[in-house]
This record gives sequence, C-alpha cells and structure tokens, in this order.
Amino acid sequence: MQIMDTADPVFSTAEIRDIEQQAARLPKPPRLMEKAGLAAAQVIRDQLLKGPGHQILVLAGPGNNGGDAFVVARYLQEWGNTVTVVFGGDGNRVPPDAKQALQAWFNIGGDICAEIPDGDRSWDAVIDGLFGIGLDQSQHRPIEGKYREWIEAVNQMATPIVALDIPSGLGSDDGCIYGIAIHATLTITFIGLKPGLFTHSGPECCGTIVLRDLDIQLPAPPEPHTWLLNHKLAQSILPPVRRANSHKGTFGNVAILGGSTGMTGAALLAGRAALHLGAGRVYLGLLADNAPPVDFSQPELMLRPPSELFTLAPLNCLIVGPGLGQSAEALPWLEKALTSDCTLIVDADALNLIAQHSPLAKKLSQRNASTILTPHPAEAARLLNTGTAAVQQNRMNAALQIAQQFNCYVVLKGAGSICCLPGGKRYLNTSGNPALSTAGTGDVLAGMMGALIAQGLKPDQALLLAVYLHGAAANRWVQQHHGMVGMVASEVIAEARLLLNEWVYRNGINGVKPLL
Ligand SMILES: NC(=O)C1=CN([C@@H]2O[C@H](COP(=O)(O)OP(=O)(O)OC[C@H]3O[C@@H](n4cnc5c(N)ncnc54)[C@H](O)[C@@H]3O)[C@@H](O)[C@H]2O)[C@@H](O)CC1
Ligand SMILES: Nc1ncnc2c1ncn2[C@@H]1O[C@H](COP(=O)(O)OP(=O)(O)O)[C@@H](O)[C@H]1O
Ligand SMILES: [K+]
Repeated sequence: MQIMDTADPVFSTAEIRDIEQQAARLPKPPRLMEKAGLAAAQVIRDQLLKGPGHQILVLAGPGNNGGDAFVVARYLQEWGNTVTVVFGGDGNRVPPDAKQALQAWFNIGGDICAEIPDGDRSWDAVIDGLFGIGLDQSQHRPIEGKYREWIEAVNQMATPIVALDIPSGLGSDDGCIYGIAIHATLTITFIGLKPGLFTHSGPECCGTIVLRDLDIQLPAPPEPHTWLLNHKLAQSILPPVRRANSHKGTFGNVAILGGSTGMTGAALLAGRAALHLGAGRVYLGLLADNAPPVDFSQPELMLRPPSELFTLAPLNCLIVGPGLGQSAEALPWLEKALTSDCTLIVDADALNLIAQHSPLAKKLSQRNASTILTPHPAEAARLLNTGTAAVQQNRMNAALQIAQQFNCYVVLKGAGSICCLPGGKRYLNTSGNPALSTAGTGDVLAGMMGALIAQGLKPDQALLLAVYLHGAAANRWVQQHHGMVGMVASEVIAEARLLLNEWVYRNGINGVKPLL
C-alpha cells in the first residue's frame, strides 16, 4: 500500500505567487483575475443565489483581491442583480489588473460607495473581496479602521457571506486571525488550496470551501509539499479485509506504558481504543502504586507490571505516555521505551519529560525504529522550547520543526491537526470538531494509531488514517446528537470502530457465505 499520489495538494502563499508568476510568463498569459471573478460569480449564481433579482453587497479592498471583487460585481450585475460596491482603496493606486477591473465595472455603469450604505436595507449576499493572500502576514499587522468596521458590520448581518480566495483577515499560510476576520458561509479559493483555510481559525472562518484552479497549464508546476487529509485520502489507506484463516497473532500486539496514580484512566482509554480498533492483543503496564489487576468492564485488556511489557512476545507497537505523569519513577520507564526496537508512539507526559531532559531527547532522535509524536500545542511548545501562542501562530512550521528536530512522524493536534512525516511532507486534517475538546480524546487517538500499526499499516498510513478516522468519528457523533456538547472519549472509540468497519467492508463481508 502506498499513500495515493493523487491526493489534493495545498500550497503556501509563496508557491501560489510562483504559479501566478509562471503563468504571467507564458506565451499567452491567462487573464487570471477575469477568470477568477467569472468562476466565483458562477458559483455564487448557481450554488447560492440560484437565479437573478438579488440585492448584493460587494466589499472591495485596495489590492488584487479587490480586483476580483470588481469582476464578480460586474458579472452579477450583468446577470440581473442589483450590486452595491463599497471600495476602500484609492482608484489611482490599485494594482494594474484591479484598475482594469474597476474601469470595466464603471464601463457598465457601476458605481462605488466609500461606506456600507446606512439604513435597514437587506442584502441577499455579501461578497468579501477586501484582502486575499496579500494580507501582511510578516509582522502580524492587524486589520484596523474602516476595514475592521466593515468586517464587524457584515459578520453581524444574518446574510450569507462569500469570501473571495480567503476570508479577509485570515492568514493564508497560518490560519491566524489578523485582528479580525470575515466569517464566511462560502469561500471560493483560486489557483490552489491554502493551509490557512484548514488549520487553527481557518475551519471557523471559511464555511464551505470551493476550489477554482483557473485551469492554469504550466510546463513545470511547483512540486507540492503539503496535501489535504480528507475522506478520499483516508479511503486509500484502509487495512485490508480480514482473511478467513486468521488468528489473534495476525492482528498484532500493542502495549501501553503509563497510568500513574490518579491517571490510570488515560492508559485504560488508550488500551480500549487499541482493542476496539482491531489489535489482536493489548497489554497495559500501569505505573500506579495500587494499579488494578484487571479492568472489569474491559477484561480483554491484559494488565501487567510495567517491567513485563519488555519481556513480551514481539510487540508491533508500544505507546508511552497516557497518564505516565512526570515523576522520577516515570523517567527510567520512558528511557527504556525509547530504546525499544518496535514502532513507538510518544504521547502526553512522555513528551513533557523529553522536553525537560535532553538525554531523552537525544535518545529519541537516535532511535532506529519509527517513532510517532502526538503533541497538542502546549506539548509542542515545550518540545520546541517556546510558548503555545508561538506554536499556534505558525502551526505548519511547528509541526515541521518537531519532525525534523527529532526525526519523527508528528501530529500537531487541535483544530486542523497537522501530520508531518520525517522527510517534511505535511497533511492537513479536515475531519473533527470541538466536541473532541474533552479529556481523554488524545489517549484514544494514540490507542487507535497503535491498533492500526499492529494490523500492518506503516507508521505514515496509521498516523493519517487514525487522525482522520478520529475526527470523522466525532463528526458522526455530532450528527447523531444534533450538537457538540457532552461527547466523551469512550464514545469516540465506539463511533470509530463503526466507521472503520463501514469503510473496510463497504463491499460486503468477504468470506461469509449466505445461509442456504
Ligand atoms: N496576481 C494574480 O495573478 C491573481 C491574484 N488574484 C487575487 O489577488 C489576491 C492577491 O492580491 P494582492 O497581492 O494585491 O493582495 P491583496 O489584495 O490580498 O491585499 C493587498 C493589499 O492589502 C493591503 N494590506 C495588507 N495587509 C493589510 C492589513 N493588515 N491592513 C490593511 N491593509 C493591508 C496591502 O497594502 C495591499 O494594498 C489573491 O488573493 C486573489 O484574490 C486573483 O485575481 C487570481 C490572479
Ligand atoms: N476544536 C477541535 N477541533 C478538532 N479537533 C479537536 C478540537 N479540540 C480537540 N480536538 C482533538 O481532540 C484530541 C485532544 O487531544 P489531547 O489534547 O491530547 O487530549 P487528552 O490529553 O485529554 O487525551 C486531539 O486529537 C485534538 O486534535
Ligand atoms: K477575501
């Protein structure tokens, strides 16, 4: 199994600029702004407004994003709507393409306003063409003044908002909000997908995302380094259907090291997740003084003293961290885990201990077998010796740095989790929701990953499938419960098991013959 190479690429702002510049150097350069504006107007007409006769408010900014807005305004007006354009720039100082688009808007009798018209006029749609990928992301310059007021005003309207290219105020590379951002119903993005649409505040600001690639044909398009982790990709890395002639050894052994006093639940959750996602055998080594000898509601789990984990028949995956704690007692166990020769998943306090003890960090980066690190943003900050805010301001970069520093597979968790492979390839997860913001869901993710490794998936496959499946399980729960309140980590396990079975056995249950 190889991770499919037809996955959807995601491009940084620099890569999008490179594509634009290469297109401009073609013998017959495409008129990209005209194409972008027309494509967006068609989506708005066909998918949102569904016909003419609408009142539309268009916000146009000082750069080429404003140019796109003028083109959209012109088409929607020509197609029988009443369009009001509010323009914040200086008509003489806009870039050349935008100037042409503004002139074309004037040529059909269009007008511009300097402010959103007062009064209780009701709009059928607001088009946001204030800022696109040209938003200044270098100095964290916030949006202020009239642009801020306009964004505030339209966000408060109960009107659908369509963002052109990216919601204004959202960083295309990092998903950060620069002071304030448009909360769009629909984002029509041009040329390529951008990371900021999918991580940090991106999922909250973008609404539905539609890509219009503008059909740019380049002789040497840039090689993507980032892809979307979506349903299509997840379906390409499923474990195979089970052979009839199998036994528990076929589906591998997972062990979990953690569960100090007061935190045994974390290790139990990881163990239950590993069991329910299909591992053949699951062992737990609990550090707690009075560790229970058995989990009575999950007696299939094999509870052992931690030392026994290292004497077991070959392990396919060792998970260290859930409920491990940061005591002096935990340290030697972590050290032992780092020297193991099976695939290792390092989670929770194991990450915190590595951040505090440089010999452990060294051992980690020198491991021969594969290692997957699963930090949430605060754990990532400790590993990088920085603050959580700094990690969140550039999640893409933080994930890459950790992967490179420790030569590991990484998932940087949180809204729009970022998976990074040791070579630097990144995948942006599109599943999941805030119902997951509850204790224990990270332990469940680690257990799910371990189960997939035990069943034969490679570390990159197990990482990507577990992250997507975990979010998809939470999405399914939310649909069934009509909201996001009160899901508990154990419920993610049940939903994930159901989904995985549906995906693997979508063509029926192989090997089971109907009764005659
Ligand atoms: N260049 C091209 O070939 C194409 C560009 N397109 C559009 O052009 C956009 C990029 O255009 P630009 O590079 O002109 O950039 P934008 O139009 O996104 O923004 C740049 C303008 O915003 C101002 N600005 C930046 N940060 C600000 C802040 N925090 N507060 C206030 N003002 C701020 C800048 O001074 C500049 O005037 C894309 O997102 C896309 O919408 C599309 O038409 C497709 C083709
Ligand atoms: N708002 C959210 N949107 C999407 N996923 C989320 C959100 N909040 C939390 N999650 C996911 O839930 C899990 C939480 O993990 P973690 O913080 O380690 O929890 P714990 O340590 O309690 O097990 C991660 O997989 C994270 O990506
Ligand atoms: K915009």
